[in-house]
Amino acid sequence: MSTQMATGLSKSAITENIMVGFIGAGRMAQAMAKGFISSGLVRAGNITASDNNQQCLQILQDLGANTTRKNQEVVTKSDLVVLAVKPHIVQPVLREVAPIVKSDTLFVSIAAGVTIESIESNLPAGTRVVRVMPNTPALVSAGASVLTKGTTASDTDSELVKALLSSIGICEEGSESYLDAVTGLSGSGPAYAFVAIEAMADGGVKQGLPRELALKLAAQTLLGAAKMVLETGKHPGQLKDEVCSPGGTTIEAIASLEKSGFRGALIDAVEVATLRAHALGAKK
Ligand SMILES: NC(=O)C1=CN([C@@H]2O[C@H](COP(=O)(O)OP(=O)(O)OC[C@H]3O[C@@H](n4cnc5c(N)ncnc54)[C@H](O)[C@@H]3O)[C@@H](O)[C@H]2O)C=CC1
Ligand SMILES: O=C(O)[C@@H]1CCC=N1
Repeated sequence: MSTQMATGLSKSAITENIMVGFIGAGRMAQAMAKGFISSGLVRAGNITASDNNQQCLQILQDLGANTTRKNQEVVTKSDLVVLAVKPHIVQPVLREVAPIVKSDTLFVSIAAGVTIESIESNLPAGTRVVRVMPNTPALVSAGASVLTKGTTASDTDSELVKALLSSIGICEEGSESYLDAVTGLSGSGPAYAFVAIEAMADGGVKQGLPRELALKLAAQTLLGAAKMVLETGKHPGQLKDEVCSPGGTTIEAIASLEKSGFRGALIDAVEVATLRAHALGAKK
């Protein structure tokens, strides 16, 4: 994203004084708050988070944020409220805070599967909503998010949310119909990559490498391969071909992966996670 926003204001000018709230102070809220603060986009003192778990609140306090056990207090204090509770808690939380929602508060939901319609229908008519699917690499500023505007959210709202999410990785805007698949791909995807890293390291250990070295090599290999895809613009198939010497080691490994159904396993993983996101959204 360029340093100038579509509105003509710099990102920091848009976010400088914004009061950001988190309802739910778990893993994703912690990752997002840390990124917003460390990027300088949001002052720690301008963040308020609520949770019923003191350990989670302590982590936010350690970042310099304000904390409370009262969800309504977050809404009262914030211009932008991130709904960062589990999907089945979203509706009860919205019903709890709806009576005190001001007309100018923007709600941002990161809950898997929960539709814009179900969020808007539990808030006062006209409340602006943006739905986002982020992921945990936000914690190391390497997140991937997709956002969708609700029915009354403006371009300025989506630019604001995009600016915040761009401080913790990449952020794209897309149709709400994409979001369950985004959940199955990039929302859940870090877990698939962690399994791959762990398994590759196990392979190295099986062949006699020390565990620490094997893990470092496996993680750096996935990082490097991902960077090559993003930075060269080459098709991953071409990059794969460039590693496979005729009659060499890699093509042996690729043939083995194909026999094991590696591609199909990943395609199926994205599919079942997408279906699960859809099912979570259907549960009210
Ligand atoms: N963990 C991940 O990789 C991702 C999670 N998400 C979504 O983010 C949301 C949060 O997920 P996580 O941070 O992983 O969960 P988490 O379990 O770490 O955090 C949720 C927090 O909500 C708190 N909570 C429960 N009931 C509450 C209530 N009534 N009021 C206030 N706080 C309450 C819990 O104590 C917990 O700390 C979910 O909806 C999930 O679908 C989205 C993308 C990635
Ligand atoms: O597993 C889950 O339901 C959440 C949503 C995406 C990643 N974690």
